[in-house]
Amino acid sequence: MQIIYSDQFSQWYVGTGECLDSIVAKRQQSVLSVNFATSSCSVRSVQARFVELWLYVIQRDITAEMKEKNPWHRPLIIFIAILIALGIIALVATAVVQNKPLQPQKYKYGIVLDAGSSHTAVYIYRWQAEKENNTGMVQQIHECDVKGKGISSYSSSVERAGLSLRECMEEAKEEIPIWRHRETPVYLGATAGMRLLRKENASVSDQVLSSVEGFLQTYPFLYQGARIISGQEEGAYGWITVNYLSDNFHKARATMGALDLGGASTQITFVSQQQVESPENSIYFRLYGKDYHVYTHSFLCYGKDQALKLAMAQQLQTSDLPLRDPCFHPGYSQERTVESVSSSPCVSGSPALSSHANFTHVGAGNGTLCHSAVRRIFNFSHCEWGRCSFNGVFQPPVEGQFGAFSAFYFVMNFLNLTSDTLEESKEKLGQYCSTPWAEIKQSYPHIKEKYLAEYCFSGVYILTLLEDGYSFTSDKWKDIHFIKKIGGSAAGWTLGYMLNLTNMIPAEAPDAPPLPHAGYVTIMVLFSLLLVVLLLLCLKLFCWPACTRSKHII
Ligand SMILES: Nc1ccn([C@@H]2O[C@H](COP(=O)(O)OP(=O)(O)O)[C@@H](O)[C@H]2O)c(=O)n1
Ligand SMILES: [Ca+2]
Repeated sequence: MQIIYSDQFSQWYVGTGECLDSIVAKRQQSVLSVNFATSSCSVRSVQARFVELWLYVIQRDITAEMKEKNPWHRPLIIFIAILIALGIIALVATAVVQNKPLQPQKYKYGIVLDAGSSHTAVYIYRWQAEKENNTGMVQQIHECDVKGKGISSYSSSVERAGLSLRECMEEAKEEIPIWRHRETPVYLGATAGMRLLRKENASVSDQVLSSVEGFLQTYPFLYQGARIISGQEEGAYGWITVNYLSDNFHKARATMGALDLGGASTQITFVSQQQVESPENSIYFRLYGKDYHVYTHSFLCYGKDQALKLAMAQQLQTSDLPLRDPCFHPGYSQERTVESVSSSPCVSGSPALSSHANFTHVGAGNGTLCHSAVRRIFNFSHCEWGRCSFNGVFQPPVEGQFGAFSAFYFVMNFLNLTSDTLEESKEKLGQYCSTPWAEIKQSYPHIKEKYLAEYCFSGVYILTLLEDGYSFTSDKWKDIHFIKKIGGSAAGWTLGYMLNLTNMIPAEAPDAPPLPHAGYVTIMVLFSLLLVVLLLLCLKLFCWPACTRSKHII
């Protein structure tokens, strides 16, 4: 079929069809008249030809008529089409940006080894890849306690220091998906045990560190170094950990002080309103857009294991043998070498100790006398500052709430003193210390005797350190919270250390989410409405001449 349109005559000449001799279509304004000259067509096929022709004419006619009547018609349609396209892009982009966190979770991992004086622990942390800078997002997913003693005890067979970590590092390989191994950072931080070994023999402490370094490098993880962290760092990172886990930084709430008791050192860290007089005790952080001036001090040799050596050395120098120790249970008796006490770098410089080789350590079980003996390892007599804790160390008065973790928790939890007042704790501890050793052993058959024997001393030491040393008076005692974990993650310096080294706590508050939920919903609804209106408008512009014409034809 051939259709010819003549603008001049407003006529369409349509050639002949299968059964049509001729077709002539004529348009007068919006009325289309068609003449069919047919010889053998059915009514149906004539109708079909008419519709076909009608559609063609309408299509051509609309464009012609629109051009003629409204020269802006075409640009308007293009403009509306662009608007619709932009609207769709805006809707999709808003939805993508807003719903980004709803994408499938992609976890990242980090490993920190806490090489303490008494033992090494391996912590595995996990966080969502997209939420690295949101506080509270990093969680501990695994803890492995390395069998045996701390790495500083391998001074006479340094190569074994690295190998001791094998079991826990194999566990780490199992815990972390293989495809993340290469990008998972591994940090080893050694604390007071290695600080003491470095003091005694720097080259041996270097060899121990090289041994663990060499071993850790045999793993597929991203090795980030093995080093001895300073006492300030240990205190500061412990403080960061407890406040990060409590969400105090993100919510700009008052922070919590941190009390960490190890085997060879102890740390106290808190925000003080008072001026920190000694620069070495002052640290400054800017976290999430807020400034923190923090007081911290680490007492080397005042971890509970070294404090026990200090107390025994003190008693050995001033008492007759056998040593009747009020910090051990009545009936307790143990043969010891003087060397086991005097060899510590914390104790050396006590000439009176060298006169004996061995001694019998006998328990006398008396809380009050134990307190007096423990007090003697602290020096309260000299202070060059406005105020001191002990040993001439500046300390402002304790302020706010405190989290007391590590051995503070282990000991106080064992003694069931975590929720007692100071007075109740002293009373209960006095009773515990005077309980005969045989009875204690019977009550706790599964605890190793070496550890069991020391709880009386450790409890008295903790109370003395907190009350006499740091000046936590009876009314401030309730502000100390003995904690092991916060929300499943251990309280300790390791998490803070990793957060700092991976820059996961920004100095400035991260940008607010792209839109608050209400804003997001409003924008989406408004854009959708606008699109619907534009679509209707567009349809109308495309359709109205045709719609009008069809009315006339029908
Ligand atoms: N379950 C446990 C684990 C450790 N501890 C003690 O907690 C202390 C941990 O000290 P650490 O090995 O971290 O030593 P530092 O290097 O921190 O001084 C040691 O005195 C351990 O004996 C405990 O009393 N109960
Ligand atoms: Ca520790």
